[in-house]
Amino acid sequence: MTNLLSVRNLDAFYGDFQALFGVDLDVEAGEVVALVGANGAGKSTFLASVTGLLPTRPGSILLRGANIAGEPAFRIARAGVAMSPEGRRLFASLSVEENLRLGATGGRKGHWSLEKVQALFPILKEKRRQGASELSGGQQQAVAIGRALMANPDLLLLDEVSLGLAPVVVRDIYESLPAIRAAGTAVIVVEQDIGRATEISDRLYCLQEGRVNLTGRSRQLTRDQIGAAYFGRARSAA
Ligand SMILES: Nc1ncnc2c1ncn2[C@@H]1O[C@H](COP(=O)(O)OP(=O)(O)OP(=O)(O)O)[C@@H](O)[C@H]1O
Repeated sequence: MTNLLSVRNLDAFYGDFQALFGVDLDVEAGEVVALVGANGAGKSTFLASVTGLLPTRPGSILLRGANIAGEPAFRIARAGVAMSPEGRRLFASLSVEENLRLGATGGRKGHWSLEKVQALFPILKEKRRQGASELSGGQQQAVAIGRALMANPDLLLLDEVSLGLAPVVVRDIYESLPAIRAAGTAVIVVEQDIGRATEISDRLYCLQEGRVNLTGRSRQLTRDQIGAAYFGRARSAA
């Protein structure tokens, strides 16, 4: 079976500086994959490569077997990849509902509609007419995820959902994941919190200085294994 996403031997550069070295990563349809690693390990660079914000070598990123590496970001979005970016990046002067509707401008058909997103995060219906900037951090995060879902992606990328949020709020946000994957949307979650990352994901990849140094089924990896990989004392996983 063809994977939804196959990343093969991905290198990424900022000018002369190489940030990713030969990264291999797979995501199957409906799967939740966690990407962890210390600050500067290359997680955001990986997401920028997949979404087309950073140029990459053709053939290094395949979506349903078709090359998307080197394609412009809007084409990759139309092919079915959407991101909830670090820092949420909402349109502060627009209402919650307007922010959500903007996510649907690519015109992809699928499970997600305004009603379905509001059912997933009921607060977004309650606050639909409020300005996005008036919402709490957790509510803004829900808008950012909802906006990405409105694009009806096959693959949703979540960058640092927990940034600046209380643990209980983060838990509420991640409680949406089973419904998202049940709708057939696969998710890559970039997460600093190792415990949470293993709890919410099927499989996990750890990056260190631009290289994958640990991968495996989340439930089979021990905290020690992940901790060692995270801090650069990698041991091989089963
Ligand atoms: N625009 C840029 N120009 C030059 N170097 C960059 C740029 N963005 C990131 N880097 C470098 O690339 C490497 C990977 O950074 P990246 O932001 O992908 O890491 P990260 O794992 O997402 O870290 P964080 O958790 O801090 O967001 C780092 O060494 C970083 O300094």
